[in-house]
Amino acid sequence: MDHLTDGAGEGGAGARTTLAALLADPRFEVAPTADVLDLASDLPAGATVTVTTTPRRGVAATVAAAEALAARGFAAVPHLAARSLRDRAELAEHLDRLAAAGVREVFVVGGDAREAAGQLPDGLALLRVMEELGRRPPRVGVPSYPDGHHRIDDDVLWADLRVKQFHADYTVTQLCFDADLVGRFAREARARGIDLPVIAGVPGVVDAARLLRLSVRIGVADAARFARSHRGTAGSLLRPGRHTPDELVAGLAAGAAAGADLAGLHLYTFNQVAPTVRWLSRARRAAA
Ligand SMILES: NC(=O)C1=CN([C@@H]2O[C@H](COP(=O)(O)OP(=O)(O)OC[C@H]3O[C@@H](n4cnc5c(N)ncnc54)[C@H](O)[C@@H]3O)[C@@H](O)[C@H]2O)C=CC1
Ligand SMILES: Nc1nc(=O)c2c([nH]1)NC[C@@H]1CN(c3ccc(C(=O)N[C@@H](CCC(=O)O)C(=O)O)cc3)CN21
Repeated sequence: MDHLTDGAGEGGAGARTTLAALLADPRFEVAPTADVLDLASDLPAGATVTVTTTPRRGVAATVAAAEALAARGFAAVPHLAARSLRDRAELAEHLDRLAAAGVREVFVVGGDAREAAGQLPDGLALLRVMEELGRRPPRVGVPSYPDGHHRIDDDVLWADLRVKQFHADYTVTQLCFDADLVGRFAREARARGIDLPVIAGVPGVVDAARLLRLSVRIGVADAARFARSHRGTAGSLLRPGRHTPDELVAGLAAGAAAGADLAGLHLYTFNQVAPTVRWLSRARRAAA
């Protein structure tokens, strides 16, 4: 599913068709905590499950979790963080283990480590080395930033994505609470000659206090505060209780029906898997 809008006209009916398509087969992101297999038992059989890398746990924990998820029949997608890897040999080892486990896709990020641990300074370096090693998995994703990045200039982000597109198969947008920004990003990517399918990254059903705390950690706190102050786009965000992505996803569907080229949905579950899966079932019924 590369284009959700095929056959969907503009306006309400198109947005509805697109909403159903968006909700049809989302990816689920989890962190590689000790209970990750228990959490995954709430996911649909065979779902695509992406596994984050944190500087604290390192890439090995992510690879081990991906192996275990693949053994349970999930389409596991480990995040490989360039700055958390020591050298090419360590990368080769991880890629061999993943291939042996039947993992066919990875998501390549620079990583949140302030300094590179070794020879790989950023995502592009990792992409190139995977190819030089002859160990590129069949499918590779990279992140992108509709709301900008708190430490990286927009010009650098766009220039990088332009080059990365020749090494990647799709991009997932960073956590962003404004559907219009995501739609605008998809249009601007096309205008800049970037043809990668754009998968919209949205938060799952997450306790609001937890969502704010994690937004601070990953550098999107300003966006989270902005969302709170603007009812309409993501008005439920950070009010006491739970954030649900209904408004955000409806906004994305409307944008896609009006021409923004979105290829699917990536749910940042922050390990709140069960409530996110329950929300998805409910949202699908409402959109059918
Ligand atoms: N969007 C997402 O889903 C995810 C994003 N991230 C984080 O987003 C950040 C960027 O990752 P990628 O997009 O893979 O970028 P990247 O590592 O490929 O870097 C993109 C460009 O920005 C430069 N750069 C990187 N960090 C910088 C810094 N602190 N200051 C100035 N320039 C810098 C790089 O040299 C490169 O030219 C990282 O912190 C990464 O961990 C991590 C996981 C998931
Ligand atoms: N800069 C950046 N780094 C990331 O790692 C990242 C992004 N952006 N954007 C989107 C997602 C969100 N990410 C996250 C962040 C935290 C948890 C999380 O659940 N953290 C747990 C602890 C996990 C652990 O113990 O390893 C927590 O309670 O903080 C999950 C995914 C990963 N991704």
